[in-house]
Amino acid sequence: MDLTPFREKIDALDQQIVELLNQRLAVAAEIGKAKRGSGGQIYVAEREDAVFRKVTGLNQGPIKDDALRAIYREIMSAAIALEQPLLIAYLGPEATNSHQAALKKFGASVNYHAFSTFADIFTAVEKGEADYGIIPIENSTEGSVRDALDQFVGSDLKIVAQLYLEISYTLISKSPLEKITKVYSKDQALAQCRMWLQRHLPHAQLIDTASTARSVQIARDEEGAAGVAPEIAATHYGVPVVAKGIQDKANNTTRFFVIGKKPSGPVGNGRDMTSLLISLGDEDAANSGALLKMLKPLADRGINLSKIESRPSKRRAWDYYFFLDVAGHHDDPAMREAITELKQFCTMVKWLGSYPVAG
Ligand SMILES: O=C(O)C(=O)C[C@]1(C(=O)O)C=C[C@@H](O)C=C1
Repeated sequence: MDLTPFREKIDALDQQIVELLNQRLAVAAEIGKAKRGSGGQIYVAEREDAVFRKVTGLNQGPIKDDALRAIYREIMSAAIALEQPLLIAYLGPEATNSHQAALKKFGASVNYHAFSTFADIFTAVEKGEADYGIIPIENSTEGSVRDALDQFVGSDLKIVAQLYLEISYTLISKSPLEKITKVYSKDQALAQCRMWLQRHLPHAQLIDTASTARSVQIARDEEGAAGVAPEIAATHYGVPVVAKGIQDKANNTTRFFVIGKKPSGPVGNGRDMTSLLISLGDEDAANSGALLKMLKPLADRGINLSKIESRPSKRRAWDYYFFLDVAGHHDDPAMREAITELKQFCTMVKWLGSYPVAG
C-alpha cells in the first residue's frame, strides 16, 4: 500500500501545528514581558489548571486526555522558558522520584537542580536561588513525609501547587535476568519490591544503597548487578531496563507540593485546596474538646477537611502543631471568616497556601 498520500497529509498538518505553536509561544512571550514589568509570577498554577481543563474539554478524540495533557505540559513548559528561565529545586540525586515529579509538573524546557536536603530546597527558594521547589509530602503506603512537613513551621514560603506521582520501580541492569546475582537499592525500594524479587531472583543478594539512583550507577559499573529505581534512572544513566512495574503494590502514589514565594490565585468551583498549620497553644492537644473546638469554625461553614496530621512542636513536651488540608481557597469569604475565628483562640494559624486540587 502506498503511504505517500497519508504522509503528505501529515506533513501539511505538521506545518500548521508548528505555525500555530509558534503563534501561541509569541503570545506567551508578550505575557512574559508584561509579567516582568509588573513582577508577576511566571508559573501560574491556576491558569495551567484552566488550560488543561479547557483543552481536555474540547477534546473529541481519538487522542486520549492524558496524551493531550502531556503535550500541553510541554507546550506550557516551552512558554515558561521563553517568558523567563526558571530553576526548579528537587531532592536529588538526579533521576529520583522527586526529579520525575518535578519533570512531570514543569516539563522539559525549564532548568532543574538537585539538592540534598529539604532544608536546602526551602533555603534556595527563600533566597531566590531557585524559583520553585518540589517536596514529597505523603505516600499512599508509607504516610506523611514528616521532615518535609516540619520545614513549613519556620518558613514563609507558600504551597502553590500539588501533584500526584505513581511510584513505579524498574529493574535496571546490563545483565539479563538469569545472570543477575546482586540487587542494589534503597531499603524502602527493595522492601516495596520484595515479593517480585523473591519470585524472579530468589538467589540474588539484596544490598542497601543510599538512594535508588546510586543503585543504577553500581549496576552500570558492575557485572551481574541490578538496581531498583524509577525508570527515569535507566535513561539518565544509560543502563538497560530488565523489568518494569516490579513493585508489589499497585497504586503506590506519592503526593508532592510545589513551593514558591507568591501564593496561587483561585481556580474556583470547588477545585481549590488550602493547607493550614495550627497550634492550639496551652490547650491540651490530647483533649478531644480542644480538637473539636479547632474544627468547629471550619465545620460551621461547611468547609470539608481532607487531612489532619499532628506533629510535635519541639518547643515543649506534648505540644503539637496540626497540619490541615481543607477544601476551598484562602480568598473564599467562608475560609477567611473561619481563619479569623480560629485566630481568636489558637496561638498560631498559618496559611501555608491554596492551590488547584488537580495535580
Ligand atoms: O497565562 C499565563 O500567565 C502564561 O504565562 C501562559 C501559560 C501558557 O502557556 O498557557 C504559560 C505559563 C503559565 O504557567 C500559565 C500559562
